[in-house]
Amino acid sequence: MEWVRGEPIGYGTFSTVSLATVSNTDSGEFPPFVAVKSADSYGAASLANEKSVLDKLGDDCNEIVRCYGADRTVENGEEMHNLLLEYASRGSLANNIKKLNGEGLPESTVRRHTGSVLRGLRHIHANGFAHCDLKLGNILLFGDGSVKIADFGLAKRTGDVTASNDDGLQIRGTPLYMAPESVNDNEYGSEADVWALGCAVVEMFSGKTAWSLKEGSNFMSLLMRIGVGDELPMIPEDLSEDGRDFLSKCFVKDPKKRWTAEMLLDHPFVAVDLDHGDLEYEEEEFAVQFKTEEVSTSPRCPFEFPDWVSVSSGSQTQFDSPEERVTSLLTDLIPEWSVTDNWVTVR
Ligand SMILES: Nc1ncnc2c1ncn2[C@@H]1O[C@H](COP(=O)(O)OP(=O)(O)OP(=O)(O)O)[C@@H](O)[C@H]1O
Repeated sequence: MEWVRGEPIGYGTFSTVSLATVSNTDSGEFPPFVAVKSADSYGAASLANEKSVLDKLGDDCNEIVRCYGADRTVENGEEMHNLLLEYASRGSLANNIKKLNGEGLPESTVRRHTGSVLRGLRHIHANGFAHCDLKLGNILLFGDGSVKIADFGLAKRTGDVTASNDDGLQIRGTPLYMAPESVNDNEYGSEADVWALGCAVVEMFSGKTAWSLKEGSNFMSLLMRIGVGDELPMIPEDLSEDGRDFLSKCFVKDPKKRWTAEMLLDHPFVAVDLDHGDLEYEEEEFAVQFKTEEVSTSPRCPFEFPDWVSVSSGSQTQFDSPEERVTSLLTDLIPEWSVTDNWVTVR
């Protein structure tokens, strides 16, 4: 594909995403615009993983963003690795919800988006992968109001072990969306994606994160709440009974008892046929046109908790309980937020 880079439209941990125009569209194989996700050598592995997973998932699921290929360019003397992706003209759901100033989306829109994400997840899981970073920033909104799952940089084969429990806490993705088994046992399987979907549904509907962050709370206290005890993420009271029941199936602490994406697709919250007239009305209400000059950035404030690819404490200690394990991570030392060979964090 021949393409020309245009304006940046988003920034991630390792990459910049730009709008690009495609010059060879005559064959009809490529659309006139694509999103080009670019990284230097530091982010190349994440891009390569994303391409490999997207290639294996194929093009036959409408709820997963399409990949048109990859290439390399030299820009300002630096080699850039590029991934050519289907362009979502209305950006991520995170950007769109932010513009609603603390309000959420109408429930019927949330139901429709949830059904789409579930179909995407079913396809990912049926092909033996877990996304591992599902969040509103990675659900993209298209001009026709449809949504697709994007950002497979952290996706992995479900059987693959990411780290043993003895390796300390490993964080993939966003702590606010982390499942209890990921906090307690470093488990990142398809079940963890379903937990994250529940967090995304709460945020779509309420405009607020599923875990309320109390004053003075910090990253470790959030992990304690997720991993230890019976507390669950917030289930909005003004959500319908079907919606609350749906969330109660996502927020099951034991991953073996949590519903799968396949099971959730039959839940009345998403299985009902929505009245098309209502949808058109809501789409008009919610037509926040994506503007390329409004470049999205990943969160930088501590309470928005940036994404980590992997944080390993390096501890070899065995713990008897999750509580003991998470408590052991508390420290008075000031962390050195720098990048070394083994630590890949920080924005
Ligand atoms: N295909 C696309 N079409 C339109 N906008 C996109 C597309 N892909 C990404 N973006 C925008 O760029 C942002 C960053 O992209 P993405 O999340 O894929 O990068 P990343 O480096 O993997 O980020 P993260 O820090 O979330 O891991 C997204 O939140 C979104 O706003």
